[in-house]
Order: sequence, then structure tokens, then C-alpha cells
Amino acid sequence: MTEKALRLGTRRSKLAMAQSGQVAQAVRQVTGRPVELVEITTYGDVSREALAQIGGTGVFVTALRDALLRGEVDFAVHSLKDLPTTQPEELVLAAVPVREDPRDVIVARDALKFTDLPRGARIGTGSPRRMAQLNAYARTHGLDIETVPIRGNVDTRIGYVHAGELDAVVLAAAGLNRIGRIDEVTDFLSVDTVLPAPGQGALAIECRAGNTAQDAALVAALGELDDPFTRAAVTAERSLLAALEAGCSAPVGALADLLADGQTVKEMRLRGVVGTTDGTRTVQLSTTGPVPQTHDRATALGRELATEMLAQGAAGLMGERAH
Ligand SMILES: NCc1[nH]cc(CCC(=O)O)c1CC(=O)O
Repeated sequence: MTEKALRLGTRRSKLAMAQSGQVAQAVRQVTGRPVELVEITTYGDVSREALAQIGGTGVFVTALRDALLRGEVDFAVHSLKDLPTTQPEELVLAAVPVREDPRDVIVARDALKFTDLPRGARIGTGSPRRMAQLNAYARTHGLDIETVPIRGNVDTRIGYVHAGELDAVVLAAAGLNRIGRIDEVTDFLSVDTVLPAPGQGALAIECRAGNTAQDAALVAALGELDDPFTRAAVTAERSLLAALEAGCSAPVGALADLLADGQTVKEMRLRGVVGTTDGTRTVQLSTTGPVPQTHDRATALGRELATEMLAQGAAGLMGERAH
């Protein structure tokens, strides 16, 4: 007997295909069913406009969600950091697998580290979050760098360094890992220097919420790929983002991690930062509490930190809100 293949909706980019291929393999293992990749082109892939200008969140995600809702695919794989904080009622995050390295990294000419970049060095990034934190660090540590807005896929961005147009570019470690180019990193940025985007390094496996027995069975099967700690962490990070009323293109960094005492996990710490892209003003705070055991508690942790950050003027540093 041949079972019907599960259809996995994915973007076409090299990064998306790599991570979807890895998830497909894991899904074959937990379901015992064949999985086929269905490529879907999203607005974010075809638009030449700066990402921050096309209206913020979700440009990579909408087309995949539409394909799910139309029943053209059975589940979709997203980079969690590209996922809007609002969850459509008809869809559910069936699994958030174990997170990869959440850090940002530098790919620089001549194997340079961030702090060894020469005066006037040009660093490419299209991310207001990365600009804000790199410029803030530079100002307080006497570095003289210029952040240069760029966009494009990983090949394009690293290409600017090889072509000599930029001294360095900033990328996510997780993405480079997934496409097998982690060897090109010249510096892993400490999260004390640059907090990653909420959800960075994590994937989301999304499917229909389970109105049919088939859908419900799939939600349950995919749930085996869920990592509760990663889910709690990214839930808190995304709750912070939502409570700041910021979008994925806002200058907001957040990272939740576990504080352990030997082998015993003690608490969860959530750190958040907001800043102006020129690095002149930042609000950076952290909170620590019991590891949240429910979605509501993880959400509350993020909301509490947001409230404190807003009390310190975070809203005034975010510029135009994404809608
Ligand atoms: N903004 C695009 C994007 N969305 C997800 C990743 C890969 C890292 C991840 O999955 O968190 C990247 C590339 C990057 O930021 O370098």
C-alpha cells in the first residue's frame, strides 16, 4: 500500500529549500509517510523594494498561508522570525523544533572580527535592529563604522564582501548553517553585543487547525517535533515584540534563554532591546522568572518586559511602526 504524500509548502529560496528539506526528513520519520515539497513564490521574494518599505511583517508568509487555507498544501515551514505575531484562527503552529544558534554573525573581508574593522568600515545590513545595535556598540566602544542598507538573499549579501563593495555583512548563523556556509563566518557576535530578532534560529511548522480528522491527526503527529523550551522562549520573545506594537522590521531584539544550575534548569531569562538605527539611544532590559509552563505564562513574561521597556521610552525609539 502506498500512502498519500504529505505536501509541504515552502518558499523557493535556497535557505527555505534547505530548511524545508530538513523538516521534510524529520516529518517522514515521525509520520512514516512520504513528504513532497511544493514551491510557492511569495511577494517578499519578487519585490525589489526595500523590505522595510513593503509594509512590514509577513511578506514571506502570506502566500504560504493562503496555500494552506486553500488546501493546496498540508503544512508549511517558516523561519519563525519572519512570522507575524498574529496567528490566524484557522491555522496552528503544530511544532517549533529545537532552535539553532540564535546569534548574528559577521562575514568580513580578510577574516576580520567586528571589533577589528578599520575606521570607516562599511557594514551591510538591511535590518534596523542590527543597525541600531551595531551603531550603539560602535559609539560606546570608539569604533568608527558605517552601516549600509542592503537586501537580497545570502549569496547576494556575501557577494558584496567578495566584490570589495563592503567590508562586512551581517547575517544569521542559523541561515548560514542550514545552507552549509557557516565556514565563511569571520565573527560570531555575542548576544551581549547584538540581541537577535525574536524567534531567530527557530523554525515554525504550521498547518490547518484541525477541523477535519485528517488535519487533527496531522497536528498531533507534527507535535512530536515540538521542543517545549524553544516554544516557551520564542513565545516570550514574540509576545514582547507584539506588546511593543512593533513588526518584524522594527529595531527590536529579544532573546529568552534558560538559566541552569548544573544540570537543573532554574529559570528563564528574557532580554529585550529597542534602539534608534543610528545607535544614539537604546532601551535594553532583562527579566527573569520561572520557566513558563504554558503559552499564557510565556506570553505574560514578554508582556511584562514590554511594559517596563515602554515605561523607559521604548516607543519613542521605534520610528515608524510597521502595520
Ligand atoms: N531576514 C531573512 C531571514 N529569515 C530567516 C533567516 C535565517 C535565520 C533564521 O531562521 O532565524 C534569514 C536570513 C538572515 O537574517 O540572515
